[in-house]
Amino acid sequence: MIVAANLKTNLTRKQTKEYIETLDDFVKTNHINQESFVFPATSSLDSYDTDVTIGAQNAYPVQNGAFTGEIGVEHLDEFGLKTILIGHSERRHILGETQDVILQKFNYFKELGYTIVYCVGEPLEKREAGVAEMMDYINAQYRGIDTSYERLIIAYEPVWAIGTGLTPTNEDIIAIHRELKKKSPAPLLYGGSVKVNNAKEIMALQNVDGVLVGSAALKVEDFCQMVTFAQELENK
Ligand SMILES: O=C(CO)COP(=O)(O)O
Repeated sequence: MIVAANLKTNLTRKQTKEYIETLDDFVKTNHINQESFVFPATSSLDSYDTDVTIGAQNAYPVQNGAFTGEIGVEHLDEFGLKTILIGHSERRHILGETQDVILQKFNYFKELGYTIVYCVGEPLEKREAGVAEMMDYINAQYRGIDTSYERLIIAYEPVWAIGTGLTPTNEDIIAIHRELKKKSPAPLLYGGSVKVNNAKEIMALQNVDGVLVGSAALKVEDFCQMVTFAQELENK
């Protein structure tokens, strides 16, 4: 089971350091052997001494160069980072990343052997348009992606469930995960309004290999609780 925290544009470097130390301590003390990931804001990246996997929320597919506001591989290498989030809906929809840009990033970081957490998911109007249209939309987000890449993790995050407190029904999560599992053998996470009170139930669903958590991960105690759920399910 994989439990991942996307901290988005939250937590300063100081707060992130405390967060990771607390989580690391928790994982060690409780002998957690499930994988946990933390994706801090770019300016909160650092060389953290931890068993938790730290990843970048974004980077430009270059070593370095003239790309104002971006960071490259050189900046990730400085902290020994080898994990990256690609295709998150906020980057697709707010920052305007097209599938071509996303694919360029995917191929670049794949070539470098990064663990890639690749996000897909439909906006509300596509879900409401029916299964066929919704699947066409999601299929387009797989365009060009090497779905057999060994360090690939996929996260299904319906856009309308992110930060809204809404989630698909368990039946809907099972149905879409079943479809997405046909497209790739990679671990498949669910993301979108995962909270302490629904995380265990969601992680227990068929073909759900873990969760990618935004707002509810900001409190480290809550995230630790979700890590505990993952361990409990694995021990069952
Ligand atoms: O976007 C997400 C994780 O990447 C989910 O965000 P929320 O958990 O805040 O809905």
